[in-house]
Amino acid sequence: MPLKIGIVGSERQCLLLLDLLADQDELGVCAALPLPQEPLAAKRFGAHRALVAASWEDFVARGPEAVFSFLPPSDLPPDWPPAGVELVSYHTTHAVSSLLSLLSRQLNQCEEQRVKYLSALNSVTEGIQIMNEAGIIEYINPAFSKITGIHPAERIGTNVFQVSPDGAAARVLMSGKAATGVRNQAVGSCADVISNGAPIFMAGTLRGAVVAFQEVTDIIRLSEELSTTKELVESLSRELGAAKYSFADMIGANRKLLAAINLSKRAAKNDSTVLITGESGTGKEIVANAIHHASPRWNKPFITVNCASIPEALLESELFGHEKGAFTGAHKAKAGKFELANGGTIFLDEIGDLSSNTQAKLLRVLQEKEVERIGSNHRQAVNVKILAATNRNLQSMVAEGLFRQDLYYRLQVINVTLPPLRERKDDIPLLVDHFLRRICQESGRSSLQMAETCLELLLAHSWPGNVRELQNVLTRAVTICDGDALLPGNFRFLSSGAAPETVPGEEPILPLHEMEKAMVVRALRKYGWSTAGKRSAARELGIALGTLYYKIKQYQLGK
Ligand SMILES: Nc1ncnc2c1ncn2[C@@H]1O[C@H](COP(=O)(O)OP(=O)(O)OP(=O)(O)O)[C@@H](O)[C@H]1O
Repeated sequence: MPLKIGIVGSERQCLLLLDLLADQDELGVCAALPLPQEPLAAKRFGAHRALVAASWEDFVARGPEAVFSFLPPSDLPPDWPPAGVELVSYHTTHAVSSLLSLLSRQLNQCEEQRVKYLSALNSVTEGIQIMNEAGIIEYINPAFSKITGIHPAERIGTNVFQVSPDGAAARVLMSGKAATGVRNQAVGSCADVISNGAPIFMAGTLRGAVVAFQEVTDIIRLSEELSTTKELVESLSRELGAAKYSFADMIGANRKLLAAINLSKRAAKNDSTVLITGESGTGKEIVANAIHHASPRWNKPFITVNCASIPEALLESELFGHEKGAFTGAHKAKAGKFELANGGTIFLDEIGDLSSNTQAKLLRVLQEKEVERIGSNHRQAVNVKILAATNRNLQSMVAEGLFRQDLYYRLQVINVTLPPLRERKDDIPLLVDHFLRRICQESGRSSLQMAETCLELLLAHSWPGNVRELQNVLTRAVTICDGDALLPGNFRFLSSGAAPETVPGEEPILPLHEMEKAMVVRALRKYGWSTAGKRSAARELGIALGTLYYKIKQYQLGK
């Protein structure tokens, strides 16, 4: 790019210098201001006529970077030279040499900067390529060749629209806008990469693009390793960890609830088996945790097994363990949950979902206090306190022949029954207060008041989903609320009788990040959490895989 020169002087001086500079490639005259101004004089500039500025303002507007002035400083406007414009000299004899020395100073500075930028680009681990506005690749850094295996000689001079038509560079050049998280494979390379590209503008004109990328396999591998490790840590801490809740977490002062809590506290003091019953969402899991927490076994394992979520074929091995080679796929011996819980407590949630075969095996463990791994003929004594929970009516299941009577009697040595919320509505104000404080704290908003009329609405509702439903309703209302107090309007979905998730007709407006999170969850549910699943999910969401990994992390999503 030649240096843009402006000339100010008499008509003759301007013409002289214009002719002198005509064949200087490094200096391009962008404006000449002949003074004094004579409108007709401009005609005499012939081929240079377009360069003649009509006024000082017009002269400055043409953007000279250096001004060669023949006028004494006293003849220049008071605010001259304007910021960023270099004023050169007014002695004709020194004109060209002054300009050339200015130019060489600038070239030296440019060269110094070029060397600095180049060494930075050469040392980064991201692949980088720079191309001009037509897509011709002008530079690639060593990391580019390392990742793609493409030598600079094969790449420089080629056109990005041909070698990588779907890549970030092509998008940037076509749109003139930055492109982030673009995933593709460069032609001639099997490297799968995620790129970010940015346009290069000079004086408002698109002059090219720069793209930086990383290899996807690295990012995915790291992210998958991380999520596997996280899952492992979570499952180990679930298996070996302490109870999550204590009785202090059980909010309520209702008479029936307090009776259930007192019975649970007594049951915690000895080793008897406890059956916890109650509708879904009444707090059975809290009570099971709290019993272990208050028991002499509190510092021993608390193992939870959800009997409904483990496929029947796996449940027996999950509960009792197996020896190596006991069945196809049993490559290693594995301890069962009873063995893992030895000395502590096992919590069999959703026990009403056990098959009759597993019921029989469980009964034997309860009777004999021994377990036998599948494929072994060795019995091992276990010392485990057993807690079981269900929202099904075990008594009528027994009557229908769906649940073994002998197992039922063994389980319900102590039967703690949690009342449904509709039978303890007097606890609603306490629960509301507790959940509102927690929801506001977790969502980082200042505490919210609730209008008295809202409480009336909540008391009138029948709460088929119990405390869990109340918690969800409050979360939803807080999300919708944009003032500093909850109003009846924030609970409109409740009076419609619809579940909080589905309000037909008028869908409440959700904050965008909530909407986005919901879509990401839906896509992952649809396609699954495998790498291929995530790839399809990302495709349907219209985002790059890398962006999907970022969203999963951002919203702390897990399987
Ligand atoms: N009394 C309570 N105080 C505070 N929170 C409660 C109470 N009862 C239930 N909850 C909350 O309600 C939700 C559901 O509770 P929990 O999982 O213990 O119910 P559950 O009876 O085990 O349900 P399910 O039968 O569906 O497994 C949890 O978030 C829990 O923290």
